[in-house]
Amino acid sequence: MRIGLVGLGKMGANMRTRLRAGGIDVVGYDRNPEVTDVGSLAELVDALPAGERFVWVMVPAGDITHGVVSALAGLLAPGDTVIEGGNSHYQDDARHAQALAEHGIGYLDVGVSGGVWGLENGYGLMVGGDAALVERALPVFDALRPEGPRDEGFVHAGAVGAGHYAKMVHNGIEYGLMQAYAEGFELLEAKDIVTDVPGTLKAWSRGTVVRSWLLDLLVKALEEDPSLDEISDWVEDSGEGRWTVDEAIDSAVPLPVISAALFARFSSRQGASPAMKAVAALRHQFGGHAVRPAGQSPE
Ligand SMILES: O=C(O)[C@H](O)[C@@H](O)[C@H](O)[C@H](O)COP(=O)(O)O
Repeated sequence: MRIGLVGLGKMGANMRTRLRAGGIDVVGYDRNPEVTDVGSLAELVDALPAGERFVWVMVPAGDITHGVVSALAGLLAPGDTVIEGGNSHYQDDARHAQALAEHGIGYLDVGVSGGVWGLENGYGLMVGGDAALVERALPVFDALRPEGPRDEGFVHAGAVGAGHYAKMVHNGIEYGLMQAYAEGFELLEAKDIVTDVPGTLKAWSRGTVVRSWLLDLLVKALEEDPSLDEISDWVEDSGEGRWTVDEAIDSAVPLPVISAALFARFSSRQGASPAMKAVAALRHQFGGHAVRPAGQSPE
C-alpha cells in the first residue's frame, strides 16, 4: 500500500520511518527541502493512485492544518481520503469532513499518542470516521500502532471527531497524572527523611500501584538531572488541557484534578502572582498582617 504523508517534523518524520518499516510505501512532503520526498503537495498527490489515495496530514493544529486540508480538497479526487493526525480540536473535524465531502473525498480524524517514543514503541491511535474507510486504512494503522492485540493500541472511537475528542480527554488525563507525580516528587524532596528521592521513585516503577510509563520517564529525567537543576519550572501547554476543561464546563462534568493541573502550568509562568500579592495586601488591610517587600525571598 502506498500513502502520502504531509508534515515531516518531529512526529511525521518518525511516522514515515515506522510506516516504511511496517511495509507501507510512503511519499512524504514537507516545506523543508532536507526531509521532503517531493517538491510540492501536487507532486505528492500525483505520486499516488487517483481515487484510492490516502493522504495523512501531520502538521501543527489550527491554521496550518486548515490550509493543508483545503489545499488537498482542491488536489484530490473523489474516492480519495484525508487522514488528519495532528492534535486538532475535535470541532475542526466536522468542518474538514464537510469541505472534503463536497469533492467526494473521505475524511478520518486520528488522535496519535506516543511522542518521540512512538517510532520505537508504536503509536496509540484513536480514530473517528466512517467504518468502511477505517477498514480500508487498517494496514496503515496496523503499521503505526504498537505490536500486540489491535484493541490495545487502536480504537475506532466513533464518527468524525471522535478520534480527536478521545485524544483531548487522553491529554487531560496526561496533565493530571504528570501533576500528581510532580507533586509527590516535591513532597519527597521537602523533608530530609527520604534521603534517596530518585531511588524511591525508581523503586515504585515495579510492583506498586502507581507504576506507569510516565513514572518511568520521571525516573529517567531524574537519572539525567537528579534535582532537576538544569531546567526551569516554566511549563507550556498546547491547548488540549484547555479544551478538556472547556468541554467539562460545557457538559457540567467536574474535573478538579485536570483543571488544577492546567492552572498549575499557568502559575509556572508567573514570576510573581498578582493574585497572591492581592491576598497579601488584603491580609495587611484587614488584620495589619506583615507583608514582604517585593523581591524579598523567604529565609
Ligand atoms: O500523547 C502524546 O503523545 C502527547 O499527549 C502529545 O500529543 C502532547 O500533545 C504534547 O506532547 C504535549 O502537549 P501539551 O503541550 O499540551 O502538554
